[in-house]
Amino acid sequence: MAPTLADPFSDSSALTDFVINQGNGVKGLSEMGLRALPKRYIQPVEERMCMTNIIVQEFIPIIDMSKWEDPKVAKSICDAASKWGFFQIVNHDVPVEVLEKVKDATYRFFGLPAEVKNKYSKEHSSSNNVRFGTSFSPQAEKALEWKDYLSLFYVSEEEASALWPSVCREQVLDYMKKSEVVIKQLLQVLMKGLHVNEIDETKESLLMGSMRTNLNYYPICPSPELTVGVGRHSDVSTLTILLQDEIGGLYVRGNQGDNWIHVPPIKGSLVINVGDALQIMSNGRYRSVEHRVVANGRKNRISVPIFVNPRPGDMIGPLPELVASGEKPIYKQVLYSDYVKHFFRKAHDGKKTVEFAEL
Ligand SMILES: COc1cc(/C=C/C(=O)SCCNC(=O)CCNC(=O)[C@H](O)C(C)(C)COP(=O)(O)OP(=O)(O)OC[C@H]2O[C@@H](n3cnc4c(N)ncnc43)[C@H](O)[C@@H]2OP(=O)(O)O)ccc1O
Ligand SMILES: O=C(O)CCC(=O)C(=O)O
Ligand SMILES: [Fe+2]
Repeated sequence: MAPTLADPFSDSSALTDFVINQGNGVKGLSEMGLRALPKRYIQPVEERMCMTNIIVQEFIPIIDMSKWEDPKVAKSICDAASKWGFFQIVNHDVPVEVLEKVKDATYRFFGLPAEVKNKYSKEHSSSNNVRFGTSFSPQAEKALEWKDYLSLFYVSEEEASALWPSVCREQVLDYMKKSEVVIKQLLQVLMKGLHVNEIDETKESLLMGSMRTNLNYYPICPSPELTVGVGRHSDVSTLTILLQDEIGGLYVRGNQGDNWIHVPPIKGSLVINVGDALQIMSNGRYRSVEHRVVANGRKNRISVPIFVNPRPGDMIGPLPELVASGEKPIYKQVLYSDYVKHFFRKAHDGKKTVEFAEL
């Protein structure tokens, strides 16, 4: 039963029980119509978004993928990956219907009763590859984040058929499959920019051997200015392909100081960002850049990132082609699953994860 509205979560264990153990998530809190934000979601002042740090006149690049092989387009992709770590693509090969269907599927999953979603929680899921959760790493976080998610690690169609929730399975699989073409185009261009001209099977597996899709749900928040949707972090992927809805709220760190740039929603576009694995493999030429999501007081928001990764058992480090050309490596070789575990076992902490691989 939901706690009463009088002072519902004066006791933090009641909050943990309702949000985490019973699987109500922050969606459940939001739908109770709370007037005040529970204390555990109040972020320290330095982690809240300050409007004066937003640069309104700057934008991350928008790249037309219809001529992706044109040297000028290829250069703009490599430049964006080096300078901003983020860009948006338009006129790519992922059909807009596929994107619309995966957004509908996201709403369908989060619309399920808490007890159904909770079957996929860390405690109840029959596999580590399917996980429904809230915030980022609640055991490690002093202040929680205002977001629920479903995380789906792809192993095979058979496993997805057996384990993924039926309300979103087909749509997520289709989104992943249709995105592969654009992922390969981007990786081909980015490797060429490093003078790595051939992507053989081993290299392809190292760059994109595993994929994880998250469905993110950010419900309406009673005091959005006191909390965050997602705190400052860089992704641990090679590349992330992010579908966002029309609400907005994703900010990327600008090139100077404590400045943040909004990523405006563009219908049919996909946001692309470099993850830590590519920063490490490119020996720092391409940059994984900090980003964060604000909470919203008026509208629910969803996003659907595909994290394109090495395989858990791969060793990652600066690519041999770069080292052979005389470049001094700035990162060591690390086991990718060790890197990812290091990321998941702490709260979001900006760009600190990458220190794990520094020489
Ligand atoms: C959730 O909010 C997020 C997420 C993100 C994500 C950004 C990314 O870039 S995700 C891409 C990560 N790469 C991969 O998943 C590919 C490689 N995969 C692996 O190496 C492994 O599958 C593994 C992720 C390391 C899990 O391996 P396993 O052997 O099952 O290890 P465990 O011991 O079970 O887990 C280790 C540790 O991580 C926590 N965890 C595992 N999966 C998830 C998940 N999907 N979401 C959140 N946390 C996860 C798990 O609880 C363990 O922690 P303990 O404290 O319990 O030990 C960006 C921003 C966000 O806000
Ligand atoms: O929701 C978004 O726009 C971004 C989410 C994000 O950064 C992530 O899931 O890693
Ligand atoms: Fe992210």
